[in-house]
Amino acid sequence: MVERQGIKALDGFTARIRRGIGITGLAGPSGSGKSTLLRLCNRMEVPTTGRILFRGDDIAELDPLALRRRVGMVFQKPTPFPGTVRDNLLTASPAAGSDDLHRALRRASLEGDWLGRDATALSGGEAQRVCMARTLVTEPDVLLLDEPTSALDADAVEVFERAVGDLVDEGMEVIWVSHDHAQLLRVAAEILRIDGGRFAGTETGAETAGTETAGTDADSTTRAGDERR
Ligand SMILES: Nc1ncnc2c1ncn2[C@@H]1O[C@H](COP(=O)(O)OP(=O)(O)OP(=O)(O)O)[C@@H](O)[C@H]1O
Repeated sequence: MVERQGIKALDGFTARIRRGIGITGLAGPSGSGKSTLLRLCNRMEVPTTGRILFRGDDIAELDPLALRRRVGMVFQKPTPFPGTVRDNLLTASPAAGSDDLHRALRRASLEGDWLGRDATALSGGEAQRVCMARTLVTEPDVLLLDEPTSALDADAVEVFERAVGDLVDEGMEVIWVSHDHAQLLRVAAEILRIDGGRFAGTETGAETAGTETAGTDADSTTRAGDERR
């Protein structure tokens, strides 16, 4: 459970994010707790009661900074830091070498010559991919996407979805919050629904997503549990 100022944002929510299926969508009405759930997954927020398990470990016992390198997040509003794209990536991973920087850019569908660009003078779609590269440079195993394309035009959405699809092909696990149900049906192998802070069911998403590895649900990637004493 997550309770803020007496209001329960999540209550009695238990769900398993299946490992190996690629993209798990998270859907629900505004205020239902989707962002709260994502923030719990990389310990930007801690549950009032209950536990989040990441590959069997209670994340409350993991070092938050180390966890956030393994579980990266991209937000709705891209927030590049002042400076160049290189500066942005090095802020996330100061020890990154040239190969690491270029790999992060490539995985975010950006060219290597972007490193010298002013990160504050970009279109929304470009800024979002720079933020994605900044997250990817820490080489996370899991990506949390909180409505990353809601402010982008159709072309930029397509580029972003394709980039995430390529990451999934490389083995990335993704939890993707979106208000656009058609998008979730397009990209996600499975969609978890949340309503009023409670788990409200599972829906099958894209038929082709994750078919190679679907069924390996013995591995719980993340479990948002409410274990009241
Ligand atoms: N910082 C905060 N302090 C107090 N209450 C908050 C805070 N952030 C969110 N809430 C409340 O927690 C509940 C869940 O919010 P959350 O942002 O997780 O929902 P959401 O499903 O992501 O909504 P949206 O789709 O509108 O982004 C809501 O009732 C919201 O008003």
